[in-house]
Amino acid sequence: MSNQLPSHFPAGDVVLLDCGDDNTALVHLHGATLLSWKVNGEEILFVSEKAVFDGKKAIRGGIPIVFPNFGPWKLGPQHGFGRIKRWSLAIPPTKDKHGTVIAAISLEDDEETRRMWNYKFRLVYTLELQATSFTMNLSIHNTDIKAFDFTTLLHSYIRTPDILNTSVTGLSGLVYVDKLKKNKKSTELREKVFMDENYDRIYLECPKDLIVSHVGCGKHNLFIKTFNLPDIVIWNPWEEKAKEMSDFGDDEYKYMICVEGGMVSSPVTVNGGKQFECSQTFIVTPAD
Ligand SMILES: O=P(O)(O)OC[C@H]1O[C@H](O)[C@H](O)[C@@H](O)[C@@H]1O
Repeated sequence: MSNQLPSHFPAGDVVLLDCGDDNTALVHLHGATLLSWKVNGEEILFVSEKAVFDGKKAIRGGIPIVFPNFGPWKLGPQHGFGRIKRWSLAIPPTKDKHGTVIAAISLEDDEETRRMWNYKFRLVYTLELQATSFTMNLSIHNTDIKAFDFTTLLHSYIRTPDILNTSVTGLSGLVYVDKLKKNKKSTELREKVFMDENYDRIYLECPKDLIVSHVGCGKHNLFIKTFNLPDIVIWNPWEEKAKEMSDFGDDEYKYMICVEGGMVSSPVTVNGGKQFECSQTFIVTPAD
Protein backbone atom coordinates (compact mmCIF):
# COMPACT_ATOMS: atom_id res chain seq x y z
CA MET A 1 0.00 0.00 0.00
CA SER A 2 1.18 3.53 -0.71
CA ASN A 3 1.43 6.55 1.60
CA GLN A 4 5.10 6.80 2.28
CA LEU A 5 5.91 10.41 3.00
CA PRO A 6 9.41 11.65 2.28
CA SER A 7 11.49 10.89 5.36
CA HIS A 8 12.71 14.44 5.61
CA PHE A 9 11.30 17.90 4.94
CA PRO A 10 13.43 21.04 4.91
CA ALA A 11 13.41 22.79 8.29
CA GLY A 12 10.54 25.20 8.57
CA ASP A 13 8.38 23.58 5.87
CA VAL A 14 6.31 21.44 8.21
CA VAL A 15 4.79 21.76 11.67
CA LEU A 16 4.44 18.70 13.91
CA LEU A 17 1.74 18.40 16.55
CA ASP A 18 2.49 15.64 19.03
CA CYS A 19 0.25 14.78 21.94
CA GLY A 20 2.12 11.64 23.00
CA ASP A 21 1.52 7.89 22.55
CA ASP A 22 2.28 8.19 18.83
CA ASN A 23 -0.68 10.52 18.28
CA THR A 24 0.64 13.11 15.86
CA ALA A 25 -0.30 15.40 13.02
CA LEU A 26 2.00 16.97 10.46
CA VAL A 27 1.03 20.00 8.41
CA HIS A 28 2.99 21.39 5.47
CA LEU A 29 3.02 25.16 5.14
CA HIS A 30 2.58 24.77 1.38
CA GLY A 31 -1.17 24.99 0.96
CA ALA A 32 -1.73 24.37 4.70
CA THR A 33 -1.74 20.73 3.65
CA LEU A 34 -2.20 18.28 6.46
CA LEU A 35 0.16 15.48 5.44
CA SER A 36 -0.35 13.04 8.23
CA TRP A 37 -2.60 12.24 11.13
CA LYS A 38 -1.52 9.24 13.17
CA VAL A 39 -3.60 7.68 15.93
CA ASN A 40 -1.47 5.37 18.04
CA GLY A 41 0.95 5.28 15.16
CA GLU A 42 -1.68 4.33 12.57
CA GLU A 43 -1.84 6.68 9.59
CA ILE A 44 -5.36 7.85 8.77
CA LEU A 45 -4.64 10.13 5.81
CA PHE A 46 -3.54 9.23 2.31
CA VAL A 47 -0.75 10.98 0.42
CA SER A 48 0.23 9.79 -3.03
CA GLU A 49 3.66 8.28 -3.51
CA LYS A 50 3.88 10.54 -6.55
CA ALA A 51 2.95 13.74 -4.67
CA VAL A 52 5.14 16.65 -5.73
CA PHE A 53 6.74 18.79 -3.00
CA ASP A 54 8.11 21.58 -5.17
CA GLY A 55 6.42 24.46 -3.35
CA LYS A 56 4.37 25.18 -6.47
CA LYS A 57 2.03 22.33 -7.29
CA ALA A 58 -0.75 21.37 -4.88
CA ILE A 59 0.28 18.37 -2.80
CA ARG A 60 -1.64 15.30 -3.94
CA GLY A 61 -3.21 13.99 -0.78
CA GLY A 62 -3.57 14.75 2.89
CA ILE A 63 -5.92 17.68 3.45
CA PRO A 64 -5.13 20.73 1.32
CA ILE A 65 -7.28 23.86 1.70
CA VAL A 66 -9.48 24.91 -1.18
CA PHE A 67 -10.01 28.69 -1.11
CA PRO A 68 -11.45 31.02 -2.45
CA ASN A 69 -12.94 28.82 -5.16
CA PHE A 70 -13.91 25.18 -5.44
CA GLY A 71 -13.44 23.68 -8.92
CA PRO A 72 -12.40 25.40 -12.15
CA TRP A 73 -11.98 29.14 -11.60
CA LYS A 74 -11.99 31.87 -14.21
CA LEU A 75 -9.80 34.14 -12.06
CA GLY A 76 -7.06 31.63 -11.21
CA PRO A 77 -6.11 27.98 -10.77
CA GLN A 78 -8.57 25.15 -10.11
CA HIS A 79 -9.56 25.10 -6.41
CA GLY A 80 -8.13 28.60 -5.86
CA PHE A 81 -4.77 29.67 -4.47
CA GLY A 82 -5.12 28.54 -0.82
CA ARG A 83 -3.56 25.14 -1.55
CA ILE A 84 -0.58 26.50 -3.46
CA LYS A 85 0.43 29.46 -1.29
CA ARG A 86 2.98 29.31 1.48
CA TRP A 87 1.28 29.78 4.84
CA SER A 88 3.01 31.11 7.99
CA LEU A 89 3.21 29.69 11.45
CA ALA A 90 0.97 31.86 13.66
CA ILE A 91 0.90 29.82 16.89
CA PRO A 92 3.52 27.09 17.40
CA PRO A 93 2.22 23.78 18.78
CA THR A 94 1.31 24.18 22.44
CA LYS A 95 -0.25 21.69 24.85
CA ASP A 96 -3.12 23.00 26.97
CA LYS A 97 -4.03 21.72 30.43
CA HIS A 98 -6.38 19.09 28.95
CA GLY A 99 -3.59 17.61 26.85
CA THR A 100 -4.88 19.06 23.56
CA VAL A 101 -2.10 20.23 21.26
CA ILE A 102 -3.05 23.41 19.41
CA ALA A 103 -1.23 25.14 16.56
CA ALA A 104 -2.28 27.74 14.02
CA ILE A 105 -1.05 28.80 10.61
CA SER A 106 -2.18 31.76 8.58
CA LEU A 107 -2.29 33.27 5.12
CA GLU A 108 -2.79 36.88 4.10
CA ASP A 109 -3.40 38.49 0.75
CA ASP A 110 -0.36 39.59 -1.21
CA GLU A 111 0.29 41.01 -4.67
CA GLU A 112 -0.10 37.61 -6.29
CA THR A 113 -3.45 36.81 -4.64
CA ARG A 114 -4.77 40.34 -5.29
CA ARG A 115 -3.92 40.03 -9.00
CA MET A 116 -6.31 37.07 -9.14
CA TRP A 117 -8.80 38.11 -6.51
CA ASN A 118 -8.61 41.72 -5.52
CA TYR A 119 -9.43 41.52 -1.82
CA LYS A 120 -7.62 41.79 1.46
CA PHE A 121 -8.06 38.81 3.73
CA ARG A 122 -6.49 36.81 6.52
CA LEU A 123 -7.07 33.08 6.92
CA VAL A 124 -6.29 31.40 10.21
CA TYR A 125 -6.22 27.62 10.28
CA THR A 126 -6.23 26.27 13.81
CA LEU A 127 -5.47 22.62 14.43
CA GLU A 128 -6.44 20.88 17.65
CA LEU A 129 -5.07 17.42 18.23
CA GLN A 130 -6.22 15.00 20.91
CA ALA A 131 -5.55 11.27 21.32
CA THR A 132 -8.24 10.07 18.91
CA SER A 133 -9.69 13.27 17.51
CA PHE A 134 -8.55 16.10 15.38
CA THR A 135 -10.28 19.42 14.69
CA MET A 136 -9.45 21.71 11.79
CA ASN A 137 -10.89 25.18 12.20
CA LEU A 138 -10.66 27.69 9.38
CA SER A 139 -11.49 31.31 10.02
CA ILE A 140 -11.75 33.61 7.06
CA HIS A 141 -11.35 37.27 7.93
CA ASN A 142 -12.32 39.93 5.47
CA THR A 143 -9.74 42.64 6.21
CA ASP A 144 -10.98 44.73 3.30
CA ILE A 145 -13.63 47.43 3.31
CA LYS A 146 -15.68 45.73 0.59
CA ALA A 147 -17.59 42.43 0.78
CA PHE A 148 -16.25 39.28 -0.88
CA ASP A 149 -17.72 35.91 -1.90
CA PHE A 150 -15.92 32.60 -1.76
CA THR A 151 -16.32 28.85 -1.66
CA THR A 152 -14.07 26.66 0.45
CA LEU A 153 -13.42 23.03 1.20
CA LEU A 154 -11.12 20.83 3.27
CA HIS A 155 -10.07 18.40 0.56
CA SER A 156 -9.64 15.32 2.74
CA TYR A 157 -7.90 12.23 1.35
CA ILE A 158 -8.59 9.36 3.73
CA ARG A 159 -6.53 6.22 3.66
CA THR A 160 -8.05 2.77 3.31
CA PRO A 161 -6.48 -0.62 2.62
CA ASP A 162 -9.35 -1.49 0.26
CA ILE A 163 -11.72 1.01 -1.32
CA LEU A 164 -14.19 -1.80 -2.09
CA ASN A 165 -14.60 -2.44 1.63
CA THR A 166 -14.92 1.22 2.67
CA SER A 167 -18.29 2.94 2.86
CA VAL A 168 -19.73 6.29 3.87
CA THR A 169 -22.76 6.28 6.16
CA GLY A 170 -24.92 9.36 6.75
CA LEU A 171 -25.71 10.41 3.19
CA SER A 172 -29.02 8.57 2.80
CA GLY A 173 -31.90 10.87 1.79
CA LEU A 174 -29.60 13.69 0.68
CA VAL A 175 -29.71 15.32 -2.72
CA TYR A 176 -26.41 15.17 -4.59
CA VAL A 177 -25.04 16.85 -7.67
CA ASP A 178 -23.24 14.35 -9.90
CA LYS A 179 -20.36 16.22 -11.53
CA LEU A 180 -19.79 13.27 -13.86
CA LYS A 181 -23.38 13.47 -15.17
CA LYS A 182 -23.56 17.15 -16.18
CA ASN A 183 -24.41 18.17 -12.60
CA LYS A 184 -27.56 16.07 -12.59
CA LYS A 185 -29.29 16.10 -9.20
CA SER A 186 -30.44 12.82 -7.61
CA THR A 187 -31.34 11.59 -4.15
CA GLU A 188 -29.08 9.13 -2.37
CA LEU A 189 -31.05 6.09 -1.27
CA ARG A 190 -28.30 3.95 0.18
CA GLU A 191 -27.56 3.79 3.89
CA LYS A 192 -23.96 2.91 3.11
CA VAL A 193 -22.36 4.41 0.04
CA PHE A 194 -19.69 2.15 -1.47
CA MET A 195 -17.70 3.16 -4.54
CA ASP A 196 -16.88 0.86 -7.42
CA GLU A 197 -16.19 3.41 -10.14
CA ASN A 198 -15.18 7.05 -10.65
CA TYR A 199 -17.19 9.21 -8.21
CA ASP A 200 -17.37 13.00 -8.12
CA ARG A 201 -20.44 14.15 -6.24
CA ILE A 202 -21.49 17.03 -4.05
CA TYR A 203 -23.95 15.97 -1.37
CA LEU A 204 -25.95 19.02 -0.37
CA GLU A 205 -26.87 20.23 3.08
CA CYS A 206 -25.55 17.28 4.95
CA PRO A 207 -27.10 17.53 8.41
CA LYS A 208 -25.69 14.42 10.00
CA ASP A 209 -22.35 13.18 11.15
CA LEU A 210 -20.74 10.88 8.65
CA ILE A 211 -18.95 7.62 9.25
CA VAL A 212 -16.28 6.42 6.86
CA SER A 213 -15.67 2.74 7.54
CA HIS A 214 -12.42 0.75 7.56
CA VAL A 215 -9.97 3.62 7.36
CA GLY A 216 -6.25 3.64 8.08
CA CYS A 217 -5.15 -0.01 8.20
CA GLY A 218 -8.81 -1.04 7.97
CA LYS A 219 -9.54 -1.59 11.65
CA HIS A 220 -10.98 1.84 12.42
CA ASN A 221 -13.94 3.96 11.45
CA LEU A 222 -13.76 7.70 11.04
CA PHE A 223 -16.52 10.00 12.29
CA ILE A 224 -16.68 13.34 10.50
CA LYS A 225 -18.46 16.26 12.11
CA THR A 226 -18.61 19.60 10.38
CA PHE A 227 -19.58 23.14 11.30
CA ASN A 228 -20.54 25.63 8.57
CA LEU A 229 -19.37 23.15 5.93
CA PRO A 230 -22.75 21.80 4.84
CA ASP A 231 -21.70 20.16 1.57
CA ILE A 232 -19.81 16.90 1.37
CA VAL A 233 -17.81 16.12 -1.75
CA ILE A 234 -17.15 12.44 -2.39
CA TRP A 235 -14.43 11.73 -4.91
CA ASN A 236 -12.38 8.84 -6.20
CA PRO A 237 -10.78 9.06 -9.66
CA TRP A 238 -10.85 5.27 -10.16
CA GLU A 239 -8.70 3.43 -12.67
CA GLU A 240 -8.87 5.43 -15.90
CA LYS A 241 -8.67 8.91 -14.38
CA ALA A 242 -5.91 7.80 -12.01
CA LYS A 243 -3.80 7.00 -15.06
CA GLU A 244 -4.30 10.53 -16.37
CA MET A 245 -2.92 12.13 -13.19
CA SER A 246 0.85 12.62 -13.22
CA ASP A 247 1.08 12.91 -9.42
CA PHE A 248 -1.03 9.87 -8.55
CA GLY A 249 -0.08 6.19 -8.92
CA ASP A 250 -2.07 4.05 -11.33
CA ASP A 251 -3.45 1.79 -8.62
CA GLU A 252 -3.58 4.26 -5.73
CA TYR A 253 -7.32 4.81 -6.20
CA LYS A 254 -7.70 1.51 -4.32
CA TYR A 255 -6.20 3.02 -1.19
CA MET A 256 -7.99 6.33 -0.76
CA ILE A 257 -11.38 7.93 -0.50
CA CYS A 258 -11.98 11.67 -0.54
CA VAL A 259 -14.75 12.77 1.81
CA GLU A 260 -14.49 16.54 1.88
CA GLY A 261 -16.40 18.98 4.05
CA GLY A 262 -17.09 22.16 2.15
CA MET A 263 -19.18 25.22 1.50
CA VAL A 264 -19.27 24.84 -2.26
CA SER A 265 -22.79 24.68 -3.68
CA SER A 266 -23.39 28.35 -2.98
CA PRO A 267 -20.79 30.97 -2.11
CA VAL A 268 -20.53 32.67 1.26
CA THR A 269 -20.52 36.45 1.41
CA VAL A 270 -18.44 38.11 4.12
CA ASN A 271 -18.72 41.85 4.56
CA GLY A 272 -15.68 44.07 5.06
CA GLY A 273 -14.30 43.75 8.59
CA LYS A 274 -16.28 40.56 9.29
CA GLN A 275 -15.26 36.92 9.47
CA PHE A 276 -16.56 33.43 8.78
CA GLU A 277 -15.71 30.32 10.79
CA CYS A 278 -15.97 26.71 9.72
CA SER A 279 -14.54 23.47 10.96
CA GLN A 280 -14.24 19.76 10.48
CA THR A 281 -13.61 17.26 13.28
CA PHE A 282 -12.35 13.73 12.72
CA ILE A 283 -12.79 11.08 15.42
CA VAL A 284 -11.38 7.59 15.11
CA THR A 285 -13.17 4.63 16.69
CA PRO A 286 -12.63 0.87 16.37
CA ALA A 287 -14.42 -0.64 13.34
CA ASP A 288 -17.21 -3.18 14.04
O1 LIG B 1 -6.89 17.35 -9.40
P1 LIG B 1 -7.40 18.36 -8.40
O2 LIG B 1 -7.43 19.76 -8.97
O3 LIG B 1 -6.64 18.29 -7.11
O4 LIG B 1 -8.90 18.00 -8.09
C1 LIG B 1 -9.25 16.75 -7.61
C2 LIG B 1 -10.76 16.66 -7.43
O5 LIG B 1 -11.15 17.55 -6.41
C3 LIG B 1 -12.53 17.51 -6.04
O6 LIG B 1 -12.82 16.33 -5.36
C4 LIG B 1 -13.42 17.72 -7.23
O7 LIG B 1 -14.78 17.46 -6.93
C5 LIG B 1 -13.00 16.88 -8.41
O8 LIG B 1 -13.74 17.30 -9.56
C6 LIG B 1 -11.52 17.01 -8.69
O9 LIG B 1 -11.17 16.16 -9.76
